Formats: sequence, C-alpha cells, structure tokens
Amino acid sequence: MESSLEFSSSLSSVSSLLTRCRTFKVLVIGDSGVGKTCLTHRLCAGEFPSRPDATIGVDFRERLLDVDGEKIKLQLWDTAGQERFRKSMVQHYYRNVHAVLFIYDVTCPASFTGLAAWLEECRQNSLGQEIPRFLVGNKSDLRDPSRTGSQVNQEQAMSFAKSHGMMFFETSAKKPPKKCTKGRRGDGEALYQQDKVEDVVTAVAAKLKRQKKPSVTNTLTYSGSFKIGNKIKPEKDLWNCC
Ligand SMILES: Nc1nc2c(ncn2[C@@H]2O[C@H](COP(=O)(O)OP(=O)(O)OP(=O)(O)O)[C@@H](O)[C@H]2O)c(=O)[nH]1
Repeated sequence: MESSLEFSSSLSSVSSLLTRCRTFKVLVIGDSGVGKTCLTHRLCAGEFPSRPDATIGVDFRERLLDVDGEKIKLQLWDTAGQERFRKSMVQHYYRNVHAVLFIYDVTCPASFTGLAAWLEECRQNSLGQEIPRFLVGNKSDLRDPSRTGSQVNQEQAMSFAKSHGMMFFETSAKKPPKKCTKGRRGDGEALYQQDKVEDVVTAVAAKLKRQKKPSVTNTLTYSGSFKIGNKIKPEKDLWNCC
C-alpha cells in the first residue's frame, strides 16, 4: 500500500515536472549595436549584461510566462546584426518563426532607416503577414531633449509601426522606464510598478497565446548558441522534451 502511494506521488511529481506548455520561436533582428543581446538578456534574466559581446550566429534565451493560467514559453533567437556573422544561417533563423521583434536604437537614426533592409530580409525569407511583428526602440535612457534632430522621434516610429502592422514600444534594456500597472499580485488586485521591457514580453506572449497552431513542448528551459560553422540541428530535436 505504502509503495503504491509512493509510486503515485512520484508519478505526479514527474508529471508536474513535465507540465506541458506552448512554445513559440521569436526572432530578434536589427542592426548591430542596437541592443538585441542586452534586451533579450533583460527580458529573460531580468538584468542588463555588463559586457555583451557582438553576437556571432545566434544566441538562444527563453522566458516562461503565465498568461491567464496558460504556460507560454518564448524562445528568443538573438541574431547577429553584423552581416559577416549571419551569412549562411539566415534561412535557419526564419524557419518556423512565430513572431519577430524589430529593434532599433532611438539615438541612432541610421538603425531606424535600416529597418527597411530587415523587412526586406523577412520578405526574401517568405515571412507571412500573419506572423506578428513588434517594433522596439531601445536605449531610451540615452534620449537627450536638446538633441531631438539626431534622434528617432516617437511619432515617426509609431507611424512606421502602424504602416507595417506592428505593435510599437520604446524602452531601455539598461534602465527600463517604469509605469504603474494594475494586476493580480499575491492574494488579489494590486497596483505595482512594471517596467516597459516587461510590457514587450507580456504583449508578445498575449498575442501568441491567441495563435492557432503553436508547437508544444514541456517546460524544461534551454539556452545556448550556434556560431558560424556549426551545423544547426533540426528544431524538432532542439526544442522537444528529452
Ligand atoms: N545606454 C544603453 N546602452 C545600451 C542599451 N542596450 C544596449 N546598450 C549598449 O549597446 C551596446 C550594444 O549592445 P548589444 O546588446 O551587444 O547589441 P546587439 O544589437 O546585440 O549587437 P550585435 O550582437 O552586434 O548584433 C553595448 O555596449 C550595450 O551595453 C540601453 O538600453 N541603454
């Protein structure tokens, strides 16, 4: 009797360990230096990395969220901004993508005009219009009110986002602006401070939760990277549970 109880309790702990959740691949693209690595790090680890290296190939980071009682796992593909570090890997980036984050630096207008090239890359890799797209202006902590001419203005970015069917955010991976939010905390509804980087993942997860055909895996997390020269494993092997 005792052993059957033990057996059923260990079965239930195994099953809770393997709680299934829906997993989505989110591609992060934008010019080199706009802060893709720092942003994905902030989104997944909740902190700003002290000395990020230029990404070579792609780095993977994951974030597990609870959206209205459902577990949603975002697999963020932090891709290299430099052409020489992307090369032959580009087609792998776009395979089975569920959402794309376009990042630019608000203090670097060239990174904003450069978005046209990233849109073109999406087109060349047959990214469908049904794939949700998000525009994120990063490094808002460096905005200088006396230098408006040499920065990307928010109205301009908003109108770009609108014309391309994107949801728009401006934030900072280094010092995310805070805003007061109402939501469930502990026993009930409460007001709390949520930073605007958190808004990005929340919006992506909420949008993807409504998607019809996502992949399903367990909640084990994975992170790692592929450099040029590595063979990319089929995603089936990468993401399914072991
Ligand atoms: N002040 C400030 N600096 C930032 C912010 N985000 C990133 N940086 C800095 O910008 C530089 C580039 O950041 P990365 O995250 O490596 O940029 P990336 O887009 O991943 O660059 P690639 O890997 O070359 O594509 C680093 O020196 C960061 O410290 C931010 O929000 N504010």
